[in-house]
Amino acid sequence: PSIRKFFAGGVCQTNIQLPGKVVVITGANTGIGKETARELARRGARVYIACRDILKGESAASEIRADTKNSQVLVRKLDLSDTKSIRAFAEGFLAEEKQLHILINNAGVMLCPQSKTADGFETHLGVNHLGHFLLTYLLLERLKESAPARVVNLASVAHYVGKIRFHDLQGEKYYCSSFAYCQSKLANVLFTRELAKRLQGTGVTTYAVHPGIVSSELVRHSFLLCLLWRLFSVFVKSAREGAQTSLHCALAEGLEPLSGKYFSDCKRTWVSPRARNNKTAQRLWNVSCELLGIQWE
Ligand SMILES: NC(=O)c1ccc[n+]([C@@H]2O[C@H](COP(=O)([O-])OP(=O)(O)OC[C@H]3O[C@@H](n4cnc5c(N)ncnc54)[C@H](O)[C@@H]3O)[C@@H](O)[C@H]2O)c1
Repeated sequence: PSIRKFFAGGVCQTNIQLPGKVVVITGANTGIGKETARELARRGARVYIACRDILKGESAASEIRADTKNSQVLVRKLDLSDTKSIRAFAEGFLAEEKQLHILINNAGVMLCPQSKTADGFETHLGVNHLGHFLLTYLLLERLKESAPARVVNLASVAHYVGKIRFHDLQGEKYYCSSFAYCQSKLANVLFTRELAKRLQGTGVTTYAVHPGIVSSELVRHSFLLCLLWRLFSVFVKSAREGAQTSLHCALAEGLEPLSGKYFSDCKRTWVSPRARNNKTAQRLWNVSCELLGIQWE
């Protein structure tokens, strides 16, 4: 048990309650997102579970409603691999909610076989980075109107080995699923860095998170990782433990001066030199806008 405790990592310490606050979490029907949604619902927020599969979302939502006695856990359709679906989600949300205090860009795919999103983007880049980039862009005015507000982006320790391959961003010349995942997670850290700069003075702050090595469905595409996760289960966090750093970044008081930074085990943590490169962050921002056909100054 003491070894388990050691690897469980930090715990979100704040007791802050969230009545009247509105939260959107992507991919919250399973894993870290579901446990993050459960804790935010327990604290009284209205929580939107934004997910691909409404049935799975409803099953998670009814479990959370029963567990937390909070009836305000709602499910809406969002497929991050299709910009039409992202736009439809944002349109519906903006029509029904006048406020948004916390956006948690949590959904993700890892090590999936080479494939493309509906818009022709490589899947890791399209879902993990571009999908959340567009979603944040579409919801930003509502976040600003609701300030103080926060955007939490689930990145990963995998960003340390990631590289933004501008000459082959979509892996068309050479595809390797690990490179593609690591690139997308580095993109999450760079996006957070650049977004924080652009949000200065708006009351909206943003944070990148490594949740730890967490038992979840993320490794489903890799037999080897499934096996390793099982063999070394003592070192692997539960989804509840994995949700703590997201919760810390969404809730902890006084975090605003650390907007744009990267957190692990509920503490600010150093990022790789590539993740500190402002030129790369700006270039990625411009390329993302170009690919998505948006103007985000
Ligand atoms: N599990 C880990 O060890 C670990 C480590 C580092 C970072 N992370 C990050 O944490 C986040 C959550 O992962 P998890 O471990 O809970 O995995 P998970 O697979 O349990 O959850 C990911 C969620 O994303 C959703 N999703 C996938 N594609 C989607 C799409 N196109 N549209 C909408 N939703 C989509 C899935 O349905 C699922 O609900 C991910 O961003 C992941 O990269 C996880």
